[in-house]
Amino acid sequence: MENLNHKELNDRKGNQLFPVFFKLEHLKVLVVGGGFVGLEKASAIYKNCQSAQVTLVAPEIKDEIRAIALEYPLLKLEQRVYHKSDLEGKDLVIAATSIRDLNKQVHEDAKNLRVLCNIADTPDLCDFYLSSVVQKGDLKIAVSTNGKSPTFAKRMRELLEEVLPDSIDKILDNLNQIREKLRGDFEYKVKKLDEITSVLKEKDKFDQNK
Ligand SMILES: C[C@@]1(CC(=O)O)c2cc3[nH]c(cc4nc(cc5[nH]c(cc(n2)[C@H]1CCC(=O)O)[C@@](C)(CC(=O)O)[C@@H]5CCC(=O)O)C(CC(=O)O)=C4CCC(=O)O)c(CCC(=O)O)c3CC(=O)O
Ligand SMILES: NC(=O)C1=CN([C@@H]2O[C@H](COP(=O)(O)OP(=O)(O)OC[C@H]3O[C@@H](n4cnc5c(N)ncnc54)[C@H](O)[C@@H]3O)[C@@H](O)[C@H]2O)C=CC1
Repeated sequence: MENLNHKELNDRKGNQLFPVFFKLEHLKVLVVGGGFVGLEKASAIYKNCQSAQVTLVAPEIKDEIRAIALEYPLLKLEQRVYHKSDLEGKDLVIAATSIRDLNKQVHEDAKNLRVLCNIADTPDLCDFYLSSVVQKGDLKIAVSTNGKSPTFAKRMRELLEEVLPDSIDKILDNLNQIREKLRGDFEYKVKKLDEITSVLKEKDKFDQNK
């Protein structure tokens, strides 16, 4: 099989990203860079998971990042330059410095140690992208544009946040209770839950407030 890069793959086969939801409390994350983008990524992490274990390394660290670390002590700040040993024992790394060659170096070090990496200024070097996250109670929807337009992802998040009713979380609670109580084999449970939720196919009835 030919070794295609991500762009060639997308051009030939369409969007090839595989979405997953990480449990960051199980993983160790390194962020390199403490400027605007370091702040954006650290905020995104702590908005989603307050027990994420993150080390952020940078000679200059924005005050807003220090404020997050005060609120979430699992965010460890190291005010100094990056060294490849920072990657030891890490599962994920986000390189968000303003120095392209340094970000590239982080990518190379991460590949050697098999740490999954996000290189903020170079989509081609990313093993994963961050997404725009829509949240309504326990419902989480991650939006990506395949790197084409992060601004579109942000607008889509805002739109979905507005149109999805808050009552969705109640629906999830009710379905969870039913799911816990259902007795029978897997096939029976799938059939029952498909029946109960078939109303969700009619989008007008979706909003209980209507
Ligand atoms: C590939 C990716 C890699 C990654 O970072 O994971 C990436 C890459 C780049 N972003 C750039 C720019 C901007 N990024 C944002 C915002 C967000 N960027 C996010 C994700 C991603 N950005 C991944 C793809 C996601 C997808 O598939 O759609 C979001 C969704 C999630 C998050 O960061 O937490 C978050 C919105 C969160 C929200 O509000 O919901 C804004 C808008 C703003 O800040 O208001 C701008 C300026 C306007 C613009 O360019 O659109 C640049 C150029 C830098 C330069 O020009 O120097 C690159 C590099 C390049 O493209 O070469
Ligand atoms: N993926 C995304 O969502 C976006 C990516 N970008 C890209 O991200 C990059 C960073 O942008 P900003 O955060 O605005 O820059 P910035 O100038 O605000 O911050 C740069 C940070 O890198 C740190 N740094 C410098 N040398 C370092 C070293 N040796 N070790 C560790 N840290 C070091 C600095 O101390 C500072 O904290 C830019 O190259 C830009 O192209 C920009 C916008 C969005």
